[in-house]
Amino acid sequence: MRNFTLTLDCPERAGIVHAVTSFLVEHGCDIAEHQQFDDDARGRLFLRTAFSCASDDIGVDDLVREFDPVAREFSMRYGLWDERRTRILVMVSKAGHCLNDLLFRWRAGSLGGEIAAVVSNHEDLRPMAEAAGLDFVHVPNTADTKHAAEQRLLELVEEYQADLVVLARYMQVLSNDLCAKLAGRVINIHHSFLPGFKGAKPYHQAYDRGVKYVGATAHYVTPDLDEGPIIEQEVLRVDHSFDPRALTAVGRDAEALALSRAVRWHCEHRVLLNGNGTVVFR
Ligand SMILES: Nc1nc2c(c(=O)[nH]1)N[C@@H](CN(C=O)c1ccc(C(=O)N[C@@H](CCC(=O)O)C(=O)O)cc1)CN2
Repeated sequence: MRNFTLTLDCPERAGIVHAVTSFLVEHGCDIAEHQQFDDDARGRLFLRTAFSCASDDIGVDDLVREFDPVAREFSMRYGLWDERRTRILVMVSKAGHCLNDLLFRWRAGSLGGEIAAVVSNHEDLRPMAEAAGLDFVHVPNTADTKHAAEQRLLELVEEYQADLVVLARYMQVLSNDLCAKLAGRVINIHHSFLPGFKGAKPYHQAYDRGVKYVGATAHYVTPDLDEGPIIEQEVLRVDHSFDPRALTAVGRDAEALALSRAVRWHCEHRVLLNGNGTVVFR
């Protein structure tokens, strides 16, 4: 028996779910989990189905070949995955709290994917990565070396066969070209509750504004800084007694939680793009 996941979105019309479930029955498959969302405002249906096939001989390529005619008939965008776990390249700078949380969940088997290596523009987090038995690759990234650094990153994505790049407080802005080459495959944790307080120092902005909650936002990376489709957000209560240092300390918890959830949901194929937003079948 093999396990697969199908996600799709298409223009709303009658017969979509019937077509999908009939296809699965005809191929000896059994549905384990099914979720769908009708976005009436945009006239699109979003669907995720996890299913098993009794036969070990059926693979993703076979299912794609067989499902393509159905997808064309309904103008579907779809994805099909087998049990192979998503391979992750984690990028960091100096702050280690998000990496630490990802490493713990990976070792505990609750991250939903495999961390393949850690890449950084600083040496600070090499001990944490190597203590977890992972390769640590130092790629300096300054204004003069940005292009070379990004070329090296693309090589590392190939070298480690990474499906996903996670910016776990990686403090360099990715170029438009790199964002295009890795579109939909880069998740960033922004250390504020977007759309508030963009940029590199949101906690000082939060302090100056006198907020009562601080938060974090995990989103797909696009060329527009901090504007990508949001996957998950977390907020925590604060008050007037929290200075920027204290706000930063509380924020670390929100960042680690929001990022780890977003990474797990992406790895479990629970996140579908919907315009500049997402549908998340948690
Ligand atoms: N194309 C994108 N790249 C990145 C994004 C993004 O949304 N789109 N998010 C950032 C992370 N980030 C906020 O979440 C962020 C990181 C860095 C900066 C910034 O201004 N960096 C300065 C250098 C700062 C330093 O060296 O410490 C810069 O790049 O000139 C703003 C926001 C990750 N990349």
